[in-house]
Amino acid sequence: MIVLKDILYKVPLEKVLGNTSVAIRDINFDSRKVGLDDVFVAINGSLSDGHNYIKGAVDKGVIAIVCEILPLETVNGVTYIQVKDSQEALAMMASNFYDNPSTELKLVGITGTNGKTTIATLLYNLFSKAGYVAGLLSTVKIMVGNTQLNASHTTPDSLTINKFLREMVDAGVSFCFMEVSSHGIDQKRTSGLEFAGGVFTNLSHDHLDYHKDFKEYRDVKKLFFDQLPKTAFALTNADDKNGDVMLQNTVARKYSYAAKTVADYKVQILENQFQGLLLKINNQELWVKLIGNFNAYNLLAIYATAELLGLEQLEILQLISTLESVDGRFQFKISEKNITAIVDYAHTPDALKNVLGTINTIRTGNEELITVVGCGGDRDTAKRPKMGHIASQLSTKVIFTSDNPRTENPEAIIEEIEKGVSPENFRKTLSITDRKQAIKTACQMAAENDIILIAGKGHETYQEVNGERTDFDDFKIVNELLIALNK
Ligand SMILES: CC(=O)N[C@H]1[C@@H](OP(=O)(O)OP(=O)(O)OC[C@H]2O[C@@H](n3ccc(=O)[nH]c3=O)[C@H](O)[C@@H]2O)O[C@H](CO)[C@@H](O)[C@@H]1O[C@H](C)C(=O)N[C@@H](C)C(=O)N[C@H](CCC(=O)O)C(=O)O
Ligand SMILES: Nc1ncnc2c1ncn2[C@@H]1O[C@H](COP(=O)(O)OP(=O)(O)OP(=O)(O)O)[C@@H](O)[C@H]1O
Ligand SMILES: N[C@H](CCC[C@H](N)C(=O)O)C(=O)O
Ligand SMILES: [Mg+2]
Repeated sequence: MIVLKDILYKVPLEKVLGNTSVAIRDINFDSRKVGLDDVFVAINGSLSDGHNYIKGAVDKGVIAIVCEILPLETVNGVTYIQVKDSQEALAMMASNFYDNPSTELKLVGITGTNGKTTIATLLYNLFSKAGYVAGLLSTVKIMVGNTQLNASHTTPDSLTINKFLREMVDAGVSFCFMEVSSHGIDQKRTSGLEFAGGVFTNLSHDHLDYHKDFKEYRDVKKLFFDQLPKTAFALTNADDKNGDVMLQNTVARKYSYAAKTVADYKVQILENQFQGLLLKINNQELWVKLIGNFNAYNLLAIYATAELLGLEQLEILQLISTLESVDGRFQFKISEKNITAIVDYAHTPDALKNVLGTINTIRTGNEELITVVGCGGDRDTAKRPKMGHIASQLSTKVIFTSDNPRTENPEAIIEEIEKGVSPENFRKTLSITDRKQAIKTACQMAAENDIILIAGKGHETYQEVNGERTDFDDFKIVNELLIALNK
C-alpha cells in the first residue's frame, strides 16, 4: 500500500488541505486517465491548463489533487496540496512512487542538439556487449535489458521514466543511458533523478519555436549540469563554443573531450571513408565502422563515458571497433549500379551541414550528390530557409519535399525552405511535395557512382499529415525504387 505522505517526501509544499495519510492507487497528470483513489497533478501546459480539469478529476474519484493554485471550491474527502511547481512535484512524486529506481542503477544522461540518440544507443550496445544488463531511453526505442518497447518522446514524462527505471532495476539492469532533451529539462521530466553522469554533445539551432531564444535554449541545457550531484561526472565537448558554459556551475566532477582543443579525452581522425573512420583515441589507433567527423566526437564521448563508468581502456576500444550505425543515422546501401543511398535523421541545419560535409569529404570524383529533404510542420520555422541554403549549397542537386507536415500546408513549408536558396543555386533545386515521388525522382536522376542523401526522417516509419500517420520508411522506399529501376 502506498500512502500519500510517503510520495510527498522531499516535495516542497506550500499548503495542505486534508489528510495525507490516505492510501493512493496511482499518480496521473491527465484527467482523462485518472481513476478511483488516484492522485491528479494539475499542470499548466503549453496548450491547456490542467487546473481546469481538477473538478473533472474529482468527479472521477481521485483522492488527492496536487496543484499550483488551489480551487475555490474543495470537496470533502479529497486532499488538496498546493506546490510552487507542479511539474517538479510530479517528478519527485514519481521517483518516490517507484521507490527511487535511479539510485539503484547507474544512470547517464546525454544532452545537446545532435548526437544524443547515437551516443545513448551505442553506449547501450557497448555495455550489453561487455556483458552487462543495460537499459536505454531514446527517441527511437526503449530497452529494458533485451526487451524492446516503443518510445513516444526523446525524454518521456517523469512518471514514464521512473516506471521504466523500476522495470530496469527489477530486470537486473546496472547501467541505463538516456537522452535528455531541452523540453525534458524545461518541463522537469528529469528532476529528482539521481544521475551518475551527464554528457554534453553540442549546441546549435533547434527548437527556437519553444525556447524564446538561443540563450534560453542554452541555459535550459546547462540546468541539467547545474543539477548533477557531486558524485556524478560531467563530460563536455570542449570544441563546442558552449562546452565550457555547460559546466560553469556544476558541482559534479568535470571532464572534457575534443578533437581540436586541449581536453582530458582526445581524438584524431586519420582517415574518413565509406568503409569507416580510422581514429586515434588517447594515442591508440583503431578502425571503426561509423562514418563522418561528427561520429568521431560521438565515439570519443562514448569512450570517455565508458571509462568514467569503470570499464578498461583496451576493452572499450575493442568494443568500439565493433559498433555499427544506429537505425536512420547515416544508414546506407550501395546499389547494383554503385549508387550510394544514404538515409539520415539530419533535421537541423547543423546536422544537415555535417552530413553533407562528410559526404563531400568522402566523394572522390565528379559524382552527383542528390539530396532529398524537407522540414517538419508545427516545428521551428526559422530553420527552414537555413536548411534550404545548406542543402543547395552543399549538394549538386536538391529535391525539396515534405517531412511530417502535421497541421501545416506542405507547399507553404517548402516555399519557406526555398527562400534560403541563393540565386546561384536555384538551378540545382526542384520541389516535389509527395515524398515518395521526390525519392523516386532522385533515383531516376542518379547515374552510376552517384550519391543520394535522404535527410530528416531517419528511423521514422511514418509520414504525419493532419494528425494521421501513414506508413513511410525512407530506407525501405529508396532500396525498393533502386531495385525496381534496375539501378
Ligand atoms: C510542447 C510539449 O512539449 N508538450 C508536452 C507537455 O504537454 P503540455 O503540458 O503542453 O500539455 P497540454 O496539452 O498543454 O495540457 C496541460 C495539462 O493538462 C492536462 N489535461 C489536458 C486535457 C484534459 O482533458 N485533461 C488534462 O488533464 C494534460 O495532461 C497536461 O498535463 O507534456 C506532455 C506530458 O509530458 C507531453 O506529452 C507533451 O509533449 C508533446 C506531445 C510533444 O510533442 N512534445 C515534443 C515537442 C517534445 O517534447 N519533444 C522532445 C524532443 C525534441 C528533440 O530533441 O528533438 C522530447 O523529449 O520528445
Ligand atoms: N555529434 C554530432 N554533431 C553533429 N551532428 C550529429 C552528431 N551526431 C549525429 N549528428 C547528426 O544529427 C542527426 C541526429 O543524430 P541523433 O539522432 O544521434 O541526435 P539526437 O540528439 O538524438 O536528435 P533528436 O533531438 O532529434 O533526438 C544524425 O542523423 C546526424 O546527421
Ligand atoms: N524530435 C524532433 C524530430 C524531428 C524530426 C522531423 N522528421 C520532423 O518530424 O520534424 C521533433 O519532434 O521536433
Ligand atoms: Mg534523439
